[in-house]
Amino acid sequence: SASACCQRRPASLRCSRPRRSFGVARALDERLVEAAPPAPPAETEVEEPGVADGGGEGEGEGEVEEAAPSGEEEEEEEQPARAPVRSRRRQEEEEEAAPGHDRFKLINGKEIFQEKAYLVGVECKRSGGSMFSIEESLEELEQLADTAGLMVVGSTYQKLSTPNPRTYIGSGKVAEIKSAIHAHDVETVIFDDELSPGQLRNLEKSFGGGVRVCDRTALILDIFNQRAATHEAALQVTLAQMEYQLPRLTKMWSHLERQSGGQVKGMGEKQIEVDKRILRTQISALRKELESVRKHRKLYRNRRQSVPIPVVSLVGYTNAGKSTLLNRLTGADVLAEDKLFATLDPTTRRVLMKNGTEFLLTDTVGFIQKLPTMLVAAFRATLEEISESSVIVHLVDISHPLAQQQIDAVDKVLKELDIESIPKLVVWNKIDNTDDTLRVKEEAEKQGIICISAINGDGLEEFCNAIQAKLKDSLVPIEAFVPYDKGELLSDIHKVGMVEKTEYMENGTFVKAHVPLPLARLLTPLRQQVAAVS
Ligand SMILES: Nc1nc2c(ncn2[C@@H]2O[C@H](COP(=O)(O)OP(=O)(O)OP(=O)(O)O)[C@@H](O)[C@H]2O)c(=O)[nH]1
Ligand SMILES: [Mg+2]
Repeated sequence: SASACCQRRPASLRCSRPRRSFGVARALDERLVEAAPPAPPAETEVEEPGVADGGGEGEGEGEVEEAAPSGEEEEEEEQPARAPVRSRRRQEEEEEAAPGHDRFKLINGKEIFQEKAYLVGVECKRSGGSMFSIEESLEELEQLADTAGLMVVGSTYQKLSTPNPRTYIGSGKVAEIKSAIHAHDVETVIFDDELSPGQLRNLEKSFGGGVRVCDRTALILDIFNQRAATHEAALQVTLAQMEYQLPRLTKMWSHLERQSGGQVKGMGEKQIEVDKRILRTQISALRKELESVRKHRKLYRNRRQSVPIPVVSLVGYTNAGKSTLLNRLTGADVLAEDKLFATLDPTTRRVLMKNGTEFLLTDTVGFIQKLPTMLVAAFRATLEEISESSVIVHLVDISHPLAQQQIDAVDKVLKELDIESIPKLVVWNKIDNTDDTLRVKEEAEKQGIICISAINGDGLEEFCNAIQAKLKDSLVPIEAFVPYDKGELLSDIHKVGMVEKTEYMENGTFVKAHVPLPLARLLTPLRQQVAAVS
């Protein structure tokens, strides 16, 4: 049932401890070091029977959730204890002197040490819900790993009727992976589905040798963390990471051990509790900070809305070309690249159409299949922008072999966001990249879909016209009399509405137009004037 689907990069390097340890745990470890008291709490110095012995070995023992009867313990051949902290440090120093040059990669302008990763997926017969095949899903996971700066050295999957509650995969598979990762000097094993805290710990113990285990969620969080550009995005990601980490805390105590020279005994369960408390305090502080940032942004948005330009939101699967399209239409300088999750922050720009009317175009974070609900929730506030827009453009990379599955995944998230009442426009992008362009265009025409190429500008005029037509659906017809000293209102009407008739009179201008509802409300007194005259 096994298959190695991306066994392409040979493990050519000696085993070495990574300088940059991957993942959520690292970021949080650093944060906890900052927040932790300079010396460990007194009670942890006391030797406690049961947890004290061996220091490092008792980690997280009391935390394993899926308590299995001890007879069923799988890891009888427990790995030798990890190298003590001090010798690990020495090892790192040695690495410093002879770094594996070919494993450093430039990502976002930073040089990152590429950890070796091994991917694991499970195809569940029961959950026939997934639209992606296991191979396709693993391929996407590899792309995610690549985006995060990891070096994928191999992958495998297993077909199961139900996942194993203790280790997610079966014990035979665990053994198989264990030998593969030790042969390749793998540092991180990434599972394609969300693992329970207990599964994560059991797997790390089974693999041994300091191998880190994480899941798709942690990987996505890591990418988000690398890419968060604004303060708000950074706060959101940090909060999501902490919430993800809280139930999974196992070996955070190691930072205290380091600080005290590696000799503190009795660090076990108790220290985890201390760390959890620190983390909880930080989570609530973060929530407050985020709340105030959001309030500020909302104010800003309200101010923007006082110029009632309609907002068009761009949504779509990650890498569909949303930022490229925004750049093309507006000359904005939004990072667009062939990486997943290039954009995390909503960027809004003004688009001026040929006929002089305008709309605001908002670029948003891309969607992905198996997007953890927790992450959708974390970005909900950002996605509020979508729920307040007049039109939603669903941009599709039609040249992608899994375009239909990506469409379905996006529709699923859109459904969760409860925005189905907003008019939607489906647009097929990257038409230049399709094999049978003519046939694709024919198909699109049948379905009333617009084809564009954000790269070469094909179809953009048609795109703007379609947006205009959609926007018109949301406009209300008005007749108003605008006095000459309120000239700016008249230009607002021209900007955001569709003017059918203007008549210049002695004291002002009579206008017949379709305008967005907010502007129609603003014009109420002037509309009443017309009604009174006629
Ligand atoms: N051939 C072709 N490539 C395109 C087109 N539009 C975008 N691309 C490429 O697709 C890749 C992704 O584009 P982005 O604009 O970053 O995609 P995005 O939807 O913003 O992605 P996220 O921010 O990750 O959600 C880039 O390498 C673009 O150059 C197109 O019309 N044709
Ligand atoms: Mg983008």
